[in-house]
Amino acid sequence: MRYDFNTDREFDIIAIGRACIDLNAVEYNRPMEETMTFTKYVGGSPANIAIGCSKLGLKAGFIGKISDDQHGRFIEQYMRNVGVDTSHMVVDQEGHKAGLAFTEIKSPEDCSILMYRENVADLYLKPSEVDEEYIKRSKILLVSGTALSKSPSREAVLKAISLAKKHDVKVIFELDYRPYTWISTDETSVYYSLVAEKADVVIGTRDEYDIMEGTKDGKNEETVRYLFQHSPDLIIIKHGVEGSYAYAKSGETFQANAYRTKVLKTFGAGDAYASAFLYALITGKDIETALKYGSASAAIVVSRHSSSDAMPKAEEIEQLIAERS
Ligand SMILES: Nc1ncnc2c1ncn2[C@@H]1O[C@H](COP(=O)(O)OP(=O)(O)O)[C@@H](O)[C@H]1O
Ligand SMILES: O=C(O)C[C@@H](O)[C@H](O)C(=O)COP(=O)(O)O
Repeated sequence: MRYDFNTDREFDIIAIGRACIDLNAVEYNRPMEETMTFTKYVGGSPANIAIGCSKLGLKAGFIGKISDDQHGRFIEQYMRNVGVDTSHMVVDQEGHKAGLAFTEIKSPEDCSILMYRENVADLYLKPSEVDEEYIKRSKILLVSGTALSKSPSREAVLKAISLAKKHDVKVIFELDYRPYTWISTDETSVYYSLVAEKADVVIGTRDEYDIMEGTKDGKNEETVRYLFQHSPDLIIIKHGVEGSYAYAKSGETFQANAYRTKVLKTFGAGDAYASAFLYALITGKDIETALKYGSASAAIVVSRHSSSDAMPKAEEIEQLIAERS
């Protein structure tokens, strides 16, 4: 089964949300207290997804606010150099800073992220900085859940979603739950439900759907039953190394296993998965194949040091799928 997009659009995907900095431990397999050096990469889930899509050959754009300093300029230049259209990245004029994510790699199974996200520029994106003419040029608007965590970014994203729906741009909602940006899980649940009900495709981990539904140990069947009463017609539920499922409103269900690999760190999997899954859908592959693309891309990225720079080319994904089939 294939998923249809508007074919007459210049952009394949425009992502909205944060573009930040990742500082990944160079000396890994130890606690951060003992880590003295870090490598700088562009980070932030929607930026990673835009970068991943661009490296796969899609035409990607980005809407977001970056700091007016060295970090903001690094982010814009890196994204532009990998082919992402940065013409709608707004430079903050109010002294807000780039978000920083220090990653701790204690072992391949035990990774965590220490985030510095006080007054970060990305959450100050205003509705007036979201351009209708830009959004209507895309097949997809990719929305990151974290961008809903505070005003005015929340309203900017809600405006972008309304514009996307007005112009038949598919809204893909990546739940991207980061607890520290929210006041409470009740607040998250309200905004996640609101946006998931309006989206065309929802992508998240089982745990993230549980936050949305205000439940624990939720069942995929119940999530799907709830969301199919609303706008979504495709729902992706990821279960980490246990693999992932796609549920289509037509009633079909698809499943993919994770690809075993030599894991360096666990983060980056979700963003790699989303970019390759969307790449496959946009290039006309069926949903089952798209799940394999997502899983293969994730396996490649967890074996590498970064989440953005590590995003693979299509040939690398195809080679891994071919080797394992
Ligand atoms: N350790 C791993 N080895 C190989 N693939 C993995 C690993 N962890 C996750 N993946 C792949 O990445 C996908 C997304 O991972 P998941 O952990 O669910 O997302 P997130 O990074 O958003 O929390 C999984 O469905 C799986 O295919
Ligand atoms: O999303 C962030 O702000 C941090 C990311 O850049 C970081 O690399 C990461 O956590 C990605 O992990 P994922 O959500 O598992 O793909």
